Amino acid sequence: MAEEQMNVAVLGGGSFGTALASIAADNGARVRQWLRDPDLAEQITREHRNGRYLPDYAINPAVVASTDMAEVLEGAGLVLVAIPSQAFRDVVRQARPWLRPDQILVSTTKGIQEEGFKLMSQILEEETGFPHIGVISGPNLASEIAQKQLTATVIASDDPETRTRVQTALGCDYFRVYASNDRHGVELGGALKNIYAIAAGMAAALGMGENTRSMLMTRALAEMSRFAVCRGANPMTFLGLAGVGDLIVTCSSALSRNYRVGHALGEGRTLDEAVAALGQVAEGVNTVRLVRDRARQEGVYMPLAEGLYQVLFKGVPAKEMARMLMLGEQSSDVEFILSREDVQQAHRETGGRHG
Ligand SMILES: NC(=O)C1=CN([C@@H]2O[C@H](COP(=O)(O)OP(=O)(O)OC[C@H]3O[C@@H](n4cnc5c(N)ncnc54)[C@H](O)[C@@H]3O)[C@@H](O)[C@H]2O)C=CC1
Ligand SMILES: O=C(CO)COP(=O)(O)O
Repeated sequence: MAEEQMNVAVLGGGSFGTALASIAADNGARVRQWLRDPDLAEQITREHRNGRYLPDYAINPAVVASTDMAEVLEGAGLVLVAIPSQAFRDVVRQARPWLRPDQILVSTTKGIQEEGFKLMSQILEEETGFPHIGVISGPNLASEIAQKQLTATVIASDDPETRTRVQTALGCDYFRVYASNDRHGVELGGALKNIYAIAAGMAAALGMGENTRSMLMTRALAEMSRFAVCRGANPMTFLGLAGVGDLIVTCSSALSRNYRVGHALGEGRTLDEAVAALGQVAEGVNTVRLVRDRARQEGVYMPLAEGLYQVLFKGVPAKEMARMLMLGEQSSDVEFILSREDVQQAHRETGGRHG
């Protein structure tokens, strides 16, 4: 088992996949990385550089990249899947003939599949039926990890072996891996915060200040946890790295792709222009549509997601939406302490008295 623990396969040649591959190699693992582009694979293996996604990063020379799935998965004890959500299932299907039930299968992807509103670890489960499945999520801007900035993440799985093997494979003096058994909550945290990162980027471009950003992030946390609880997650997870932690970093940094898309929109670009200028995947654009629809179906109150949806897809000006949100019904600060219904009830009663 000890030997197998040190065989790591990373599927995906983006910046996060590359940074995780290099960390695992720094920790002494034999690392194989799968990607589609043969030239980029060649560059990673020969020059130890990923010129497309992380051009200034010196990748551990032990990382060998390939377009050959069989070669990459051969003997792997840990498989990290770092592929955008829209291609995730396809890639897992390509990998399936070489996956085994004793392997640890971990998604790093912060997105949702439209059909069936599936999270990526559910896709891993559906496609394999295997037992050791987990999710990595947290405040993890890949370009900062590449600079070896001190960073923490979460491995979430209800399987203790998955948690400990990922902690061992990836934990090092600049990358700390915390454990959770709320896989669903951790995964939802990573996907949902992308919505609010777009809103934060937009607010910054419109000249809104720090009070506004704090309000946005805190109210985002309230509606994220409301949605997640409705889907069976533990609200306490949102106090952790994969909840408030990831929300803070993505809503504060122009290194976030979702924030950058929002910023471009706030500067007056169209959604198509903003996405084209980014040249990479900002998962939040799709997530806001899926979450807004699901929240309506399930009766979950998510005014920020609804508002962002109206701005992105219905042409409502962002400033007008912000004004409407500010004038919306007065509500409760922390709903787990004072419910929204109690606040509404009090308004109805005192509103009557004060005319
Ligand atoms: N970049 C970051 O800072 C972080 C990213 N993540 C998450 O990890 C996941 C992976 O992120 P990144 O490594 O940045 O990569 P990315 O999201 O930029 O994806 C690029 C990789 O996916 C491959 N890809 C795209 N479509 C494909 C298809 N149809 N078939 C095969 N491969 C395909 C690309 O060729 C490339 O190798 C994302 O979902 C993201 O949400 C999580 C934390 C940090
Ligand atoms: O999830 C991330 C940081 O934790 C990366 O965010 P972006 O996908 O917006 O770049």
